[in-house]
Amino acid sequence: MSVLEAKEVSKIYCKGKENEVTALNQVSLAVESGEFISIMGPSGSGKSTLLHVLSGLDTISLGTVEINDTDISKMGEAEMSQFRRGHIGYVFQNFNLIDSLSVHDNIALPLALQKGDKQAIESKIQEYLTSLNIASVKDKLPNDCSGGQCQRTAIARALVHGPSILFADEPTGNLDSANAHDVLEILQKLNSEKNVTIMMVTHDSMVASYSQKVLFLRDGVIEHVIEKKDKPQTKYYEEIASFNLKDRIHMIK
Ligand SMILES: Nc1ncnc2c1ncn2[C@@H]1O[C@H](COP(=O)(O)OP(=O)(O)OP(=O)(O)O)[C@@H](O)[C@H]1O
Repeated sequence: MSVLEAKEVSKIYCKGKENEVTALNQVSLAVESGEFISIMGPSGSGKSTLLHVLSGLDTISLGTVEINDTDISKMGEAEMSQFRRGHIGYVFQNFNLIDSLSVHDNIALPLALQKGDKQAIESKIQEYLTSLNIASVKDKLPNDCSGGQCQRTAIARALVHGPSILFADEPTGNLDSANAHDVLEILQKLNSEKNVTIMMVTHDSMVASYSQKVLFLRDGVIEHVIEKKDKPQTKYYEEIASFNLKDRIHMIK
């Protein structure tokens, strides 16, 4: 079952002006439930733009984007924010936590508007504090936590309301390698054990090797796809890194 379906999506910035840029050029893709997909490509290839338009953070110029069979491309701002609150989780490179709120209260934020049983809400928060291994820092402020703990808090906050898909824009970009590894293992576990559907932007082949499929963008077009299938992660990593390298060398010529 497709969670997301994009058909011939184009994004043109500054249309009609002399600085007009076609950031996405008729991109079509489908994301099935339970997939973990990475988006790679050179700087300016359209990775962030793709994540922004698929998640409804930005509008598209042409085409359609459907999430759970709902066309989000024609939605107005208010309808879109409501839809995003129910269906979409988003993790940013710089965590975007609220500094004055504890880890617990940051995770509780998306549930603040939900009516429902207080105890059920609290047990949902506890479930994420435990599964993302941040129960011991639940009362701490983000500034008193490590980068890895902050990103795990951001992931918990993005998932606690049960979205259909999690978007992650360079989620390990601000982390050292130990914390990055930790966060990637958590994303992999959420995907394999809880069937969380993930779409992640990265420029790092090692990071991409934690996903099941890599889409390579160039000049706003998907130019290549590599799938993990049953390859060992090291072999998959070599394949991603080697394509990435060839792609960069091609740019020098
Ligand atoms: N708000 C904007 N206004 C005008 N042009 C933009 C805007 N955002 C992005 N662009 C342009 O669209 C193209 C794609 O940008 P985008 O940021 O999506 O690429 P990217 O692959 O994420 O790059 P990077 O790896 O450097 O973050 C680039 O040419 C960029 O300059």
